[in-house]
Amino acid sequence: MTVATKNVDQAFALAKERYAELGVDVDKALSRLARIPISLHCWQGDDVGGFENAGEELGAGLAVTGNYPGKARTADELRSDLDKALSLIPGTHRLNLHASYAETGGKAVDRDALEPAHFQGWIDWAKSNRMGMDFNPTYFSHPKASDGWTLAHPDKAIRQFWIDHGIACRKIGAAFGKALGTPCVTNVWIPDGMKDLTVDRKGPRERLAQALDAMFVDPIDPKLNLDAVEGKLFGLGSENYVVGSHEFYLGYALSRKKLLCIDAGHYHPTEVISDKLSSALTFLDEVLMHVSRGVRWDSDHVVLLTDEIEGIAQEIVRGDYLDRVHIGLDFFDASINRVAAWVIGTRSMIKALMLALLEPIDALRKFEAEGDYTSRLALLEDLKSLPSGAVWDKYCQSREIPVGPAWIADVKKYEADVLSKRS
Ligand SMILES: C[C@H](O)[C@H](O)[C@@H](O)C(=O)CO
Ligand SMILES: [Mn+2]
Repeated sequence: MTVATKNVDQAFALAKERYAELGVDVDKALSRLARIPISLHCWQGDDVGGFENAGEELGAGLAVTGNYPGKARTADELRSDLDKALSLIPGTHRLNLHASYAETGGKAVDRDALEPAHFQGWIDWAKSNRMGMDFNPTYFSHPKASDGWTLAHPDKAIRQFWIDHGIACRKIGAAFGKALGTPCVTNVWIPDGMKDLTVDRKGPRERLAQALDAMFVDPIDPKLNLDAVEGKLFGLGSENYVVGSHEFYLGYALSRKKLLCIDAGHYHPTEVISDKLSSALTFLDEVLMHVSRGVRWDSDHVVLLTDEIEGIAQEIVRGDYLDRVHIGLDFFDASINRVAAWVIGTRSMIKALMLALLEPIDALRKFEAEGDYTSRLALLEDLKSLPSGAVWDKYCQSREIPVGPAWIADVKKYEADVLSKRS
């Protein structure tokens, strides 16, 4: 299924002319696209398992469904799978790591005692790939989180343990930033909440605000580490009340000058996050996105080129927010080849950004300013059938990435040669 170079070049030349007729400079769009990093989440590769081997359940209202063979069992396997995925994705990207992926050399190191040295393997790998890294304290799959409560826990000692974990993780994030020369976004997500009718909604939120303040008390150079906080509407087992709700973290991020993490699956099913960016960024300096695809609920399906993914990319580009939005992925599907899941999701996100960069934005803005909503709607609809596929193929070809669906054969070969040998 390889595409002849000549055909890609010819189709691209014609496509460029079509876009130029609308005032779009395709080369400029592609050179901007090449500078947008997407943060690939490590947890797609092993169903959010991590390598602590403590035998803890995932918990925290998170659920990964499917039993496709070949999931990574070690950090080396996960890195090899990431290498394969990255070889099929155009551009230079980032890795988003969870604390539970520490490499402690078989020694039991509890989460409050983690250090940058436990992530040296990841730092070396990222450096050799010229990638930046992002980080997440892990507030689940741990005996001290077995009741689903962490930073807002009623028990002070448990709260302190998780505060200390957060402090350790910020230091690790700063070490990533220093080693890799690009700030690490360290994102805090906690599961704390209640299954059913909740009488005291205030107390846990006050405890959470205090715990976060204690965790963030030491300032860190923003060139090394940026703190983000991620809210949620509900989880399995926290259907009635989530302490860290959207409003809670919006207020927290605004008042403490933190990044707000906006996850596509964390709102009411009819609510879209594309509309939240311009509101949040009117007041906040930067946000982190967790791009996901919820199907009926926060199901974390693999990202596809849906209307909402296009909407998110359009808002980022139209609002000139590319330098203020950190784009991360957050999905986990164990029902398909996990490497393919990364490739499909990341390529879809990049494609959405490409389409947004190819918009004839000046013409669209002019129609809107003149009140000519008919032309605005007509042009937006017509753009859908422009030859963007030819531009995408050329982008992949120019980055020496398989063109079109040719990458699937690569993943199948990796599955036969590597994944299928894992028990
Ligand atoms: C594994 C991640 O921390 C997790 O997906 C979190 O970001 C989230 O979205 C929880 O629903
Ligand atoms: Mn998320």
